[in-house]
Amino acid sequence: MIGLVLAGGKSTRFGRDKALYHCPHERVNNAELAVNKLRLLSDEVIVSANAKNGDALTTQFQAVPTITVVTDQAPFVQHGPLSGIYAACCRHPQTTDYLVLAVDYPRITPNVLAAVADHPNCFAATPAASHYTIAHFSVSRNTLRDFLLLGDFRLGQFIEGSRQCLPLTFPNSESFTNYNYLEEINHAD
Ligand SMILES: Nc1nc2c(ncn2[C@@H]2O[C@H](COP(=O)(O)OP(=O)(O)OP(=O)(O)O)[C@@H](O)[C@H]2O)c(=O)[nH]1
Repeated sequence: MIGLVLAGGKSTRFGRDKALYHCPHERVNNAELAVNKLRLLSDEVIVSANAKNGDALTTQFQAVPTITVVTDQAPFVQHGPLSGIYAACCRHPQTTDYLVLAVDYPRITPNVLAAVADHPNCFAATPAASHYTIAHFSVSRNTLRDFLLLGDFRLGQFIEGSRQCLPLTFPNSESFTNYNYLEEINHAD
């Protein structure tokens, strides 16, 4: 199982790069928070970055041989989280098992991730929402490419439909706070 950090995207609502952002009271940025949690569960971690933050993230993790930074691959650049998963698939074209975590869940707990890691073909959910960017499934590059070529870039559609992932439901908690706006972090701290 490879840990996969979704760290690209546009961060339009956040107003600055979410992966490089350093939450108050944390010692490292959001990308490293996610990497550190996945490293507890996986020997290899891929950070799926965008063209803008790729160099900074490569520099940040270059001393650790088990962490690789990739950027979105044509023709699926910046089409959403599935672009980030496709970039990882380009590095490992054969069917590969991924434990996926987005950088905008800086409060996710290692316990939640461990439970997701223990359940192949699942995504995290709470009574309030589905959290598709916290998920565990296998995919090959060609399978994902064929899905994306149909023009559907919805992660939920991909993992619930073609991957047949089921929700792994947790109680509502701060762990699942999805920070899309800078104000959400500042209000929480
Ligand atoms: N590599 C990669 N990651 C992405 C892409 N789009 C989103 N992500 C990541 O997927 C997670 C969920 O992203 P969203 O919040 O839906 O989108 P966003 O583009 O980051 O933010 P907005 O521009 O505000 O919608 C975040 O961790 C993003 O870093 C993409 O096109 N490529």
